[in-house]
Amino acid sequence: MTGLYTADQVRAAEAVVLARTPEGALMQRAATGLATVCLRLAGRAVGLRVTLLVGAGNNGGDALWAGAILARRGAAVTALLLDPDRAHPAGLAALRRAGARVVTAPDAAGSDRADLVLDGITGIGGRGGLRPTAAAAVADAVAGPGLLVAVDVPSGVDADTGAVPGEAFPAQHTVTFGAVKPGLVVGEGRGYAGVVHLVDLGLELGAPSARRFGDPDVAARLPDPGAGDDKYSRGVVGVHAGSATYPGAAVLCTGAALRTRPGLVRYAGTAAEGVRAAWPEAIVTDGRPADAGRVQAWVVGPGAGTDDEARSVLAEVLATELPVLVDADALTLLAASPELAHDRSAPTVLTPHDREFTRFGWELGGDRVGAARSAARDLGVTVLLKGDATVVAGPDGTTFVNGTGTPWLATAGTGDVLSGVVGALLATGLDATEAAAAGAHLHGRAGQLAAAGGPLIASDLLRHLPTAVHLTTGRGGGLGGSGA
Ligand SMILES: NC(=O)C1=CN([C@@H]2O[C@H](COP(=O)(O)OP(=O)(O)OC[C@H]3O[C@@H](n4cnc5c(N)ncnc54)[C@H](OP(=O)(O)O)[C@@H]3O)[C@@H](O)[C@H]2O)[C@@H](O)CC1
Ligand SMILES: [K+]
Repeated sequence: MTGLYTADQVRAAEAVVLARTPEGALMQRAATGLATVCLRLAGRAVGLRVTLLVGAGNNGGDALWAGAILARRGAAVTALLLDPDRAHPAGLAALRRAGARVVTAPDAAGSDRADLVLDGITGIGGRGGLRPTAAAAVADAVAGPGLLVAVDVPSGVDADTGAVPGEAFPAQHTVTFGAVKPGLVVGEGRGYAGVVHLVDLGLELGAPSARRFGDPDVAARLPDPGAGDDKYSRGVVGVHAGSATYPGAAVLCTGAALRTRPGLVRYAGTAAEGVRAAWPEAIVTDGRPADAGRVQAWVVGPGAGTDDEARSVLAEVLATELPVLVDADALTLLAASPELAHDRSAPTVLTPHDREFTRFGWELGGDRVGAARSAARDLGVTVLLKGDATVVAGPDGTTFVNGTGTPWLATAGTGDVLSGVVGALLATGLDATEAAAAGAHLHGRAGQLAAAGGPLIASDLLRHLPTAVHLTTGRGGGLGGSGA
């Protein structure tokens, strides 16, 4: 599990260490870690051409100290001071002692021939987009040949939210200190951070602001069946999806639920014929949910339409005392009648994409974590906000940011698969917010596996789900993560 910590949380933890360590020691730890990652990425020090973009704060200090280490190892380092009178004094002195060049004119920065560019413009103290001089220096770096490495946070990215309000440094790697900040892994910021490397500063951090599951965390929530298990103890999930004319969503959703290995999947709806043909393992009725038999959780909505019948089915399942996942067409219906989700005794999980989310009247700006959290609180539900990094927020504020997936998942039918996966996990009795986060993780892993063979279609995810489950539970070998 990776904890995600806001700038304030990191500052508070840093203050404790700063008070009991010699002056500059914490920055030395950060800079040493930064230089170590740079050397690993570059593969050599001697003759390495390094440009430092140095701002006025401690982020610039980190870059200067790391530049000094690289220069002492034989790198040709040039530091561009963007605010020369305010550059970190001790870091600047160390850099000069190591024999590096220090310049103040942007065209002398050497970005056009650098092997490595370090962005030390702003870290957790940055506000808003890059100012014009910094933005011009970044544009030169982007146009040049060097590997782009951000110090702590890509400048111009909001460390807490991932919002990018203006120009920002598009890093290929980010070396972050003490803790991973949410802005590196969610929203637009995720696209600017590249691969995230965490340098441990020995901070004592409390409860994180948000969490990211790793494979072992999901494994712990997916126990293998034991000798005493039967299909009911392993969870029975009900699916209401699709239609006679469009059975696809029903087939995908039911298949995904089956592949997430609950005890049983029951289907109720007008796509019964298609589901029966595709999945003989499912128990199928063309009636209403009440005709389906006993289940432990419902998935309702994918491809099910928005007519009066669909609305009445939604009201029926929300009136039960079972966990319910509301997706797609059912989200459109619920947005028009949110009172249907009020006062439920069992958990409700909504899985909107951006347009479905805003249909509820919830605002969606650059802060996707904040938006999902306030929506979850507003309606007393778990919200799984789909995206490049899916965010899951529970009604109590518990928040997860997903770390698996591939852009290839942005294709028709993948949402129906996600609903089936999460529904199956809900039926096992897992906490609803954890079920949503674990489902997003598995769905993303299946997507990564499917995309390894080229562009994917939603059905490919069904084939790869068992492997994703096995990878996650450690029974199928490892799958490389990306960075932290
Ligand atoms: N505490 C420690 O010992 C340790 C701290 N550590 C490091 O310190 C970093 C935090 O340092 P920090 O607090 O000094 O803030 P920082 O991120 O450098 O930015 C503030 C400066 O940027 C400027 N500025 C703001 N917005 C801007 C913009 N859009 N475009 C351009 N400039 C902008 C702002 O200018 P001003 O608004 O004052 O004019 C101010 O001068 C942290 O991320 C980590 O790297 C590690 O070494 C571990 C030990
Ligand atoms: K930076």
